[in-house]
Amino acid sequence: MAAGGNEAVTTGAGTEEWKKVPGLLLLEEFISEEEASQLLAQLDSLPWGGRGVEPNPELRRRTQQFGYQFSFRTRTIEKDLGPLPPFLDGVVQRMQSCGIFPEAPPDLLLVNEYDRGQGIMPHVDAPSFGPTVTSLSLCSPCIMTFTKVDSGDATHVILQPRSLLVLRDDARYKYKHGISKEDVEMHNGHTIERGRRVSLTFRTKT
Ligand SMILES: O=C(O)CCC(=O)C(=O)O
Ligand SMILES: [Fe+2]
Repeated sequence: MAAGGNEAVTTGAGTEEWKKVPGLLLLEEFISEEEASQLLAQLDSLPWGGRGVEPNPELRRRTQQFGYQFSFRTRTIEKDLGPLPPFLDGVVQRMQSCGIFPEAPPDLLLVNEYDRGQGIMPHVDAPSFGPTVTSLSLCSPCIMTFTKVDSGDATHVILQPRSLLVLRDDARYKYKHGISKEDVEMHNGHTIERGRRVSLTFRTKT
């Protein structure tokens, strides 16, 4: 499977940490291995931006954007890119049928690619996005750290490939989330060997 031999970390202590963050939900195995490989193949057949390539040449990681174009420089939505492409219908419909986007279906997708040694700085998602944010993980597992903005309390959550993370309420607005640049991470006795990770972050435009 795409995880690269890290299946062992799906069980045991430390996999329920997400329950400590109000408004956070982690749905393991949200998509099948076949759906994950199809999604990845589809994304890899499309052009990536970032690392000197428009629309986000300043980014060190590669990205793809669908629905609307978000500027990482101004942290605003800049351009309408049209509806989400049909290859995302299955995932969007499953999220809808699970009641994950009660307001409106997601109309924005940001695909992030993290190579080994790449992460994302702790941040709260921009206010130009709606109250629900989801992130579907592919390939390598990683640890996402949630840090409460007012107290600095940190919670470490293992994101396995094929899991769907849902941020709402406090998790969306009162916690920063970030991913370290470590090649190998230790968490509650688990060793997480980081490799290429691709994530699909679905959001709505406010
Ligand atoms: O890679 C992820 O799962 C999250 C990405 C993220 O936080 C963002 O793009 O705002
Ligand atoms: Fe984010």
